[in-house]
Amino acid sequence: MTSSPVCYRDGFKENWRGELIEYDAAAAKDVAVWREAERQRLIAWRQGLPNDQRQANAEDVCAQLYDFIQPSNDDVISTYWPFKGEMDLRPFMRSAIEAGATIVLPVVEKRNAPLKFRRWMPNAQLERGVWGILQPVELTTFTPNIVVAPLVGFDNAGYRLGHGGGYYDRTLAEYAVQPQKIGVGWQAQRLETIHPQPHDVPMDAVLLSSELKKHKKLG
Ligand SMILES: Nc1nc2c(c(=O)[nH]1)N(C=O)[C@@H](CNc1ccc(C(=O)N[C@@H](CCC(=O)O)C(=O)O)cc1)CN2
Ligand SMILES: Nc1ncnc2c1ncn2[C@@H]1O[C@H](COP(=O)(O)OP(=O)(O)OP(=O)(O)O)[C@@H](O)[C@H]1O
Repeated sequence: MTSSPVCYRDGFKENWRGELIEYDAAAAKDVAVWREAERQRLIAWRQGLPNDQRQANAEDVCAQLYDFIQPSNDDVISTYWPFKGEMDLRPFMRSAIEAGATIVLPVVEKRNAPLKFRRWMPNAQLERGVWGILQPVELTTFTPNIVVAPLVGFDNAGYRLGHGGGYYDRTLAEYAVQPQKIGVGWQAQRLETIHPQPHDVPMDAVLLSSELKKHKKLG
């Protein structure tokens, strides 16, 4: 495996910043089991939302993203192509491009390796990658200065629960200069703690839609 944190001796491990911290391997195994159950629960909840509500919530978060980032020519912003009930950020992606920003999407070119980022434009040719997620065909890669990551869950310290591949953590751990990291999702995905592990890279901000915010049609 690449870029695996070094284990010096029992009870200690390097975190994503390269600092040596206390680590309990048995507790970490329990956390992994608990995370898997929480992922299933939270993804099922997200996928159970009515489509028009999910879309209204996504538009709300797109507007929050635009205000928060205020995209410009200098920005390379990683978003994502929606998968398993994630919010569709295309309204934000289009308006950010109109403001001069470059939009890129994460691509798994190699399993258990850092993500690569390829440019997206409204007319970009797309292909299906691993897990059937659409990705740009054009191979040129970019380094984002802003990463917008979809949340499966999150906690008050900004730690993120994702789909369980560890891809964002593995990618962010490689950057000497950290991009701005923004998680997006729903209030209902909040957890007391995700029991952060040495490899977990926290978000700088989390932008949320309240699941109570209904589409006009729903009243
Ligand atoms: N929209 C979107 N694109 C993304 C991500 C994402 O979270 N959302 N990723 C962010 O990481 C990467 C893909 N990561 C993924 C990680 C795990 C699974 C997944 O379904 N895993 C199976 C395990 C099976 C297997 O390993 O083949 C599962 O949990 O059932 C999917 C995507 C890159 N692109
Ligand atoms: N920097 C890293 N190097 C090696 N393995 C890593 C790294 N970061 C995470 N992993 C591994 O990836 C696995 C999944 O991690 P985690 O539960 O945090 O995934 P996630 O953040 O939910 O997934 P994703 O980022 O793909 O949405 C763990 O077994 C973890 O050890």
